[in-house]
Order: sequence, then structure tokens, then C-alpha cells
Amino acid sequence: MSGEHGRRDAKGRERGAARARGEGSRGALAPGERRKGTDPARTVAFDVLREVAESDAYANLVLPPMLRSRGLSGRDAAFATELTYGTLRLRGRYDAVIAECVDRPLDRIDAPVLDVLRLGAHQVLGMRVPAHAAVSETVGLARQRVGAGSAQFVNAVLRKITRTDLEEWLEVVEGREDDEVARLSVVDSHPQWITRALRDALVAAGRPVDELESLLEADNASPRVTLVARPGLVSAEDLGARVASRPGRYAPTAVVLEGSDPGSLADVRDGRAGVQDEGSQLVTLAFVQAPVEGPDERWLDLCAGPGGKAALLAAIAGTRGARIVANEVQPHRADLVERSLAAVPEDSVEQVQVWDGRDVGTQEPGSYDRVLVDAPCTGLGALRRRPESRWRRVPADVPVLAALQRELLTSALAAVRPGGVVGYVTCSPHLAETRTVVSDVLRALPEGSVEILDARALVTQIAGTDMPLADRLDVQLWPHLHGTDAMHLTLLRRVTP
Ligand SMILES: C[S@@+](CC[C@H](N)C(=O)[O-])C[C@H]1O[C@@H](n2cnc3c(N)ncnc32)[C@H](O)[C@@H]1O
Repeated sequence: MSGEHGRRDAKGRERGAARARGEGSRGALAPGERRKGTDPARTVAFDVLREVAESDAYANLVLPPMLRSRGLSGRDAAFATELTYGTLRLRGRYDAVIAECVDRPLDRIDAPVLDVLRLGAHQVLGMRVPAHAAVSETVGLARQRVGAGSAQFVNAVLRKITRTDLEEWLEVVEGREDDEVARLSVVDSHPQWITRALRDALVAAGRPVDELESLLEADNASPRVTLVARPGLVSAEDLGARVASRPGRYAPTAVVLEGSDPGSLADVRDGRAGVQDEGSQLVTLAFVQAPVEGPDERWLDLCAGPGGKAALLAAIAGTRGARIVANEVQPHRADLVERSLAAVPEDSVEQVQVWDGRDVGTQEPGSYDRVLVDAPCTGLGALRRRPESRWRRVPADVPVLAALQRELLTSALAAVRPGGVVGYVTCSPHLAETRTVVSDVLRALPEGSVEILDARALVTQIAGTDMPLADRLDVQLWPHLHGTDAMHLTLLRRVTP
């Protein structure tokens, strides 16, 4: 497979293995070859793309119910899923190819027509759909959804795209760029500001800059579904035995599914287990292992919605005679937290509350033994599971979120009692959201009032194996190295006066 798509760069490294492995590999079928009329799988993909563009919808929330309501299952559903997510992720790459094939700027093409072209480009360049089927079915889709005139235009552009293979196209489009960030951004389909932020974070974590390409490629591959076996409710061993799976690499609670239908498992439906990235599990496990001085009974999850970490915390609290307060600012997300806690022992949850986390430190000073701040962030560490988010985020989001993160961390450090521990977590590796937030907050507090704990040692101890981690007290995980989201963890302890 990688032989077909892989190529060597100037240094002779084979490139494109993950690229080929990602969207293009899973037995892409061509439903259009099997039936007359417009193919429902392609129509679903188009309709999801339009909802994402017009209503700011999330593809992973819109697609599953649409597949159900249109009666798509099995191979057709898999085809629609791969087409939708792959087109969204690789949009930047395909736009550069499309731009080579049209005589006007892309912003002068009607948005729905451009989406049809992207879907066609992904079938031709990212999936193994035979060119004739990809073109004729996509032209049929254009006729149905954007009109006969546009369908002719789509036909002409797609025919041009099919004349050149992916590797040649990538050489053409990267040849137009004159620096490495721009080249990688177009080939691996990331906005340049994100590529730059990921490069800076990678280098700051002591990784070689030439890993950047693998990181971007990892963002373009669909992650496997990972389950968490919530301690005291089900063991990872029992959970793993009930489904085709393998154990996680690092978190003892993690079970990695071979397939992708967690809803078929009673443990998941009942809340003894849940879907949770292994990195999220690992940072939560490290947080509860961090040494507090004195009692260890009352824990706060300051930003709890939708409740993945709260459920893991509450399950562990249940095994240790502790209890949690789960706090969330948005009422509907607090409802999701309630639901996620369905299976945990009643006395391990004190309450789910709807407060602005920034006020908790002043309202309840020194009240908790542990406080987790799983802060709202850009999500740049979870791009692989949110196909459209790289195109929706803008650089101006970063300072706004960083200001909120500083306030939440400050509040958490006030809400924890002296001797207690705060865990600061983001699913973004962006330096402005991770170490800069921590250092800004600590600088504003009296010197020596907070100590930084060795999160790296705790994470390694929990994993029970060597992990590639920077020689630092905080921890940064990476999709291309650890197979997890790019989670960040800093552990802080308030010093007892
Ligand atoms: C990264 S998510 C937390 C994910 C959650 N811990 C889990 O594992 O399922 C951040 C959450 O913080 C919430 N949030 C945003 N601003 C907040 C604030 N001022 N106070 C409390 N929560 C806030 C968001 O609504 C969102 O649910």
C-alpha cells in the first residue's frame, strides 16, 4: 500500500506511508458501480459537508444520524464515512490541486460546487475508486445537488485531476511553495499557522523538527476507538475479552477496539466503560496518583463536560473512599456529565454543579484536596478525531482561550487547599495554552506558594514501560509517538505554609 502512494523526499526518506494508510486504504468501494441513479453514500457525504460549512456543524455528530435516517449501513456507510472525513481533513491538499485545474480563484467558485469537487478529488486521489466511477458518480451528484451547468464544470475539472496521480500532484503543489512549513501544510493539509504552532511545540518538547511530517500525517489518519474500563466497575481484562480488541499501550484502563462499534457493548451502554482517548486516561490516572499532603477525600473536576474524565475520576474515587464535585459552566454539558456518571457508586459523587469555574476559587477557597482543570482549548491535539476543526479554528482563538485558561488555573489553585494537587490538562500542545499559561499563572502568585510535581515520572510509572517523553516535569503526548491525542499535563501542589 505504501509502495503505491509512498515516495521519497530529497533525503531519500519514504514519504507518504501514513498518508496512504490514512484515508485511502480501507477497501474503498465504489457504490456507484453497483447501482443506477445518484449514489446515496456520496449524497450523504455532500450533505454533511454542507451542514459543516453552513451551520458550523460537527461532522462526527451529523454523519451517524444521517446514515441511519437514510438507511445506509455496512459498506455504504463505511464508504460515506471515509469520503466525508477524508475530504474534510484533506481539504487543503485538494484545494491546491483543484486550483491547478481551474482558471479562477477558488473563492470565485460557489461553495457547494467546490465541495463537490473536493469529494471528487478525494475519491480519485485519496481512495481507491476507479477514475471513471469517481467522475461519473460525482458528476451525477453535481447534477442532482448543484445543477446541470455546474455539473459540466465539475466533469471538466475532475477529468483534469484524474490525468495525474497523487504523487505527481503533490510534487506540483509543494513546488509552488518556498518554505518548509508551507510545503508541509499543503501536502499534509493543515493551515500554516497550525503547522507552525505544532512545529514549535514539538521542538520545545525536545523532538527533532523532522518529526513534524509524521505528526501531520498522524492527524490525517482515523484513530482507533479506545475504551476506558472504569476501575471498580469493570476490569480492562474483562472488557477486552468481550470484544475484538487489544490492550492499550500505556494506560492500564485502556482497551483498543479492532472495529468501531462501541455502542454494541453493554458495558459502554451502562457506563461501566466509555469511549476515551488513551492520552486522556493516562493524564487522569497520573493526576489521581500525584502525592497530596494530608487527607485525600474531596476532588473537584472544574471543567467537567461532557464527563469522560469525571466518570474515570468518580470511579477511582469510589475505590479510594473519596468523592468528586463535577463542575461545568454549560447546563446542557452538565447534563451530559450526569449521564456519564450513571454507573459510578452514588457516594463517590457529591454533586454536579453549573458554575463558572473562574468563580470557584473565590467562592470555595481551599476546599478541595485535588482539582482537575481540563481546560477549554483549541483542540489542536485532537485534530485526527475532529476532521473539520483545523479549518474552523483561527489564530485569534489562542489568546482568548489562553486568558480563560489562566483564570481557570488561578481559580483552581485557590480552590485547592495547601498540600493539595492541581492537574492542568489541555488537548492542545500549543505552547501559548500549555507552559506559557502555567508560567504566567505561577508568576502572578507569591513565590514558593506552588511547586511543580514530576508528572513525567508518574506517567511513566503508570505506563510501566519506557515512553518517549521530554526530560521535563510536565508531560506532552503526541499522536505520532504515543498513538494518543496530543494531551498536555502539568501537576502543581500548593505548598503548605
Ligand atoms: C476540554 S472540555 C472538558 C472535557 C471533560 N473534562 C471530559 O473529559 O469529558 C472543557 C469544558 O470546559 C467547559 N468550560 C468552558 N468555560 C468554562 C468555565 N468558565 N467554567 C467551567 N467550565 C468551562 C466547556 O464547556 C467544556 O465542557
